[in-house]
Amino acid sequence: MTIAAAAVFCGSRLGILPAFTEAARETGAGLAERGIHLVYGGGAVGLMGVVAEAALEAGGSVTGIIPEFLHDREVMNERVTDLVVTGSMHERKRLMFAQADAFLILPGGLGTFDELMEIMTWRQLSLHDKPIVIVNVANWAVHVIAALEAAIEQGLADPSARALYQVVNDVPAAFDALRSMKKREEKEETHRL
Ligand SMILES: Nc1ncnc2c1ncn2[C@@H]1O[C@H](COP(=O)(O)O)[C@@H](O)[C@H]1O
Repeated sequence: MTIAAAAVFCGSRLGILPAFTEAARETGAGLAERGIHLVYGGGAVGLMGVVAEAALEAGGSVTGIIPEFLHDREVMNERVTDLVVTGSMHERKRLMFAQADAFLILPGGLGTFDELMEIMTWRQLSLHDKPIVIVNVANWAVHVIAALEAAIEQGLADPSARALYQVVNDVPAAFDALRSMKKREEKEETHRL
């Protein structure tokens, strides 16, 4: 599978650690350098704004998808290559999903948790097979991952749920993960032929 576009889910705040902002910047620039189109939530605030600005500064292309009602709250980013204004959160999520070949999850709050959970449950239901990579910068995601492990240990989720996502510690490892997934799939494809 060629990863032509990646969706980045991350916070509408910067959070307290400079490492979060640095990871957002590295992600935006890294996508642009690899010729991967960025799909994101369309705001100019928080880590989401940092990812988009870094991608644009590095010469990348960016689609921002934002519901009309968040125009002021998340400061609709008019600088992106394509700005799509939706009527609802659900429409935003559906379009972000449709336009992305992979998902990178950076530090974020409730909105980011929601996006991560939904994209994982869609994969669990075999609605897609797109890579989901949690970038666990400065261990921001340990409690989310622990919650998933607890559900498995309590028999409330199948152990196969562990294969729905991959956890890496930094942005370069996230790009390596995407590259190795692509290589693995190409190998499997060759074996099938
Ligand atoms: N319920 C939600 N579904 C999808 N996206 C949401 C939801 N609530 C908020 N969001 C968006 O997620 C990003 C990041 O939010 P954080 O809470 O800062 O992680 C933001 O664009 C929200 O609009």
